[in-house]
Amino acid sequence: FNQIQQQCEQLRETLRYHEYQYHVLDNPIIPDAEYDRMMNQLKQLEQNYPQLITADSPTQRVGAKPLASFAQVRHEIPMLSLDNAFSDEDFLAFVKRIQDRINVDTTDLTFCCEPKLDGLAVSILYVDGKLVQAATRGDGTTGEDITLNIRTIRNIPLQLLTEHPPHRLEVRGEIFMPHMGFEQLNEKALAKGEKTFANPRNAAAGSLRQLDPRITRQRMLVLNAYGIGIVEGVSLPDTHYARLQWLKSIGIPVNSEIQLCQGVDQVLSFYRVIGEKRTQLGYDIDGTVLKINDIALQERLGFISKAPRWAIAYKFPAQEELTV
Ligand SMILES: NC(=O)n1nc(-c2ccco2)nc1N
Repeated sequence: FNQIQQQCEQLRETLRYHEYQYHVLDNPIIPDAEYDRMMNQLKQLEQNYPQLITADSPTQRVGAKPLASFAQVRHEIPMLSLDNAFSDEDFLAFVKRIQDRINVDTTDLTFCCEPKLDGLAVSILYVDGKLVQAATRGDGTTGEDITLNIRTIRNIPLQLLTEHPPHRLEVRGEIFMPHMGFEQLNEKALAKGEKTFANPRNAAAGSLRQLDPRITRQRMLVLNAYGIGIVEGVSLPDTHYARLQWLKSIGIPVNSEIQLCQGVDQVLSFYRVIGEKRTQLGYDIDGTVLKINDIALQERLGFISKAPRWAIAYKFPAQEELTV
């Protein structure tokens, strides 16, 4: 019996490794058929010996039945939205505001420059290396618990790829639907006389707000991480770029277009280059996100609460949107 158990564990390790090579490094080292064969072998063993099934086994991606509704999740660290720039002048004004607060020369400022993915912001919590909860951004303070749907997304690891996982790690990122998945979904919807989605962002949102994970599982969704929220039990690198590389090293997918830029001229050239690449990426972006790379500087600059202190929105409960 424990010989079977060892066989299951061995298969799980191997499958996690190949998922990492394929989804995170974009560098599969075995053919898909070989991966599928091992996955089917593990499914067969777990079917014959259900007591051997573990929650983080690579086979455990699909919830059994639909939820009645989504639970609410309160973000311990608020998920704030970004201020916008619409011209070089706006960006330069942003840099000037930074200079006014901390006297530093613009050529000395290092920015981590990222494509702005046009999907849905999510928060994914790993406890002792295991995926335990995922939530939408919602209003920044409270989101919906979409754990079961997030577990169906193939490039999101159910377990971090490290011997010494942090006690708690909250990964923040964007879930988006590549153009290929969007076209495939709308073709199927048309063929079945169902409603089609206007754009990949709506399709991603609709797919994540599905109460039935079996439907979410059929949608081509991708995570790209762009930050960290809660972190306990590990000391992180002191720059944003190095933190993203660390996330990648433990199995979390990070966008391959992200670059470090030194000074405003390099940042503006990144903005133009990504603008030219935009139609070839295979997924929608609606700009770039330009971040001060040094964490100590980020903390000194802090956040501006965009909400006015003199007004409040008293909202009705969210109405369940039509789910596909
Ligand atoms: N949407 C997107 O691609 N984002 N969003 C952020 C972000 C939002 C708040 C802090 O960082 N970063 C990237 N790349």
